[in-house]
Amino acid sequence: MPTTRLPTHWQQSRHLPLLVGLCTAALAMLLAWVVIDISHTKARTEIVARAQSHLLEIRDRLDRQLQSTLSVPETVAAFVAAQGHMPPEIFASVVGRLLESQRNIRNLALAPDNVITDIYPRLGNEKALGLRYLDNPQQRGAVERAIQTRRTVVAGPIQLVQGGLGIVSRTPVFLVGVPGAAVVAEPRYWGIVSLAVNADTLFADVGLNTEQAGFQVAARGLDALGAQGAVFVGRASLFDEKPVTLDVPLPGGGSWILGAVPVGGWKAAGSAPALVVMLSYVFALLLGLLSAWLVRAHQQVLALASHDRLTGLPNRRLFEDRLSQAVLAAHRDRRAGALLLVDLDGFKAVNDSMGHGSGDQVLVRVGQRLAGLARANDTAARLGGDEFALVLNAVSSPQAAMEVAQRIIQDMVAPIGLDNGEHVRVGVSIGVAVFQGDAAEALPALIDRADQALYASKRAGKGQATLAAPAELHTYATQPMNGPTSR
Ligand SMILES: Nc1nc2c(ncn2[C@@H]2O[C@H](COP(=O)(O)OP(=O)(O)OP(=O)(O)O)[C@@H](O)[C@H]2O)c(=O)[nH]1
Repeated sequence: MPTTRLPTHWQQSRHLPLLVGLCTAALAMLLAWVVIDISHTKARTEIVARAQSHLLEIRDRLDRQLQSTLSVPETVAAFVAAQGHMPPEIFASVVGRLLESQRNIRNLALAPDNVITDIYPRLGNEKALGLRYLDNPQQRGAVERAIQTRRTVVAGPIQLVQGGLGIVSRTPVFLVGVPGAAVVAEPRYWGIVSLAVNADTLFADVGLNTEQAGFQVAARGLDALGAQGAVFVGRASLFDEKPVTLDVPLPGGGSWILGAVPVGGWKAAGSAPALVVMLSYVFALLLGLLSAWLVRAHQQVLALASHDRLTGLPNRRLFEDRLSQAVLAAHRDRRAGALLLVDLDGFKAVNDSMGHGSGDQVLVRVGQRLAGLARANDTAARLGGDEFALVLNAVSSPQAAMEVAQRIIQDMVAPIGLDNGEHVRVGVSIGVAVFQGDAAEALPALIDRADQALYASKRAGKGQATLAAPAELHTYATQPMNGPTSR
């Protein structure tokens, strides 16, 4: 009996290598896709974090710039609030001194009762003199908000009357009463101290209008309207490209929104190079091909272990396995099967006279004829040398098995054509042993019975079949047996 398990039908299936190859390639592709996706997500998270810190840096610089700039109108407003007015010569000298270290401030104006009466520097800003804020629809809102909240309000950037883009602040001045007076009166609104900052230089100073650190930046929220306000720095379309955003709260309420996207867009950012993606998928395909090839090679090794190399028929190992299965099936279904041992007559002479190669051709041809006589459930095998076997899975009677043996003998006598154009005739002797479903006979005993019958055929003059004596404790049925037979 075989010591190792024989390959199952499924293990020998021709579709198995294809299936294994496809599954391996699909799994490898899935794995490659997951790895690429994880690394892409990780890279994207890192880029988002870098964009956030880039925007935080800009906001910090912007905050510091605005605070330092807004300290100038606050100082002037405090002076006016305390003194009740600011004479032109004092205005010019104080503001001149304050603006020395403020390169981004374009001008500072005094607007008692919301009308500009004085501005520093005068040169280049004359056009602003006499401007009535409440009559100017662009500037009215911020002024009213400043009066209402009594706090500095930042607005813009706006197109300044005197030309250029400016961020403006409106600081309301309320007179707190006459210094030294015994009764503190209700603060009285005096007017506005107005500041215009050069937006372009301020944005350049804080790095808002340039591509930096691999990011494009834009800002929206004209007039401190946050997400509702128009874009005033950078590309307006940047806010449609899922930017990383940051709120910039402004003095007096409202905010600007900063947005950043990677230069080249999100799609390119953090994506694995196309070559890496392509190579991963090619590698997955190669892995699939390799696994298919390995399974096929394994199948071939298994086939070699169970099949005869010369004829391709099952070898003795597989024959014994099939025979034991046939015996079990007969036992289970309570029917009969038969073992036919077939041995060539005078084969040695073929070898001797025509050569070993011709002998091989004869063996191949005999194997083909025997396999041609076997039904789907039967097994034709080469046991070694010039000995073959046929396992009949189901026979209706011993006579039916003998009829099959006679047919083999008739088939085999037909001349066999060789490659060299010659023809040769060989005969066969056969030993037939029938196994019954209700017999308890071990496999070696069954084979031995068939062998004895074969030997009897040889002794009786060859070219014939002999039916073996029935197995011990066995009586052949006189009636055709039950079960699925067709012979
Ligand atoms: N060409 C070839 N010959 C083989 C092979 N295996 C065994 N043989 C030969 O087959 C012959 C079998 O011997 P026998 O069965 O005694 O020869 P035989 O002439 O058929 O004798 P009988 O069975 O009594 O008729 C031997 O000569 C072996 O050398 C093989 O694979 N190829």
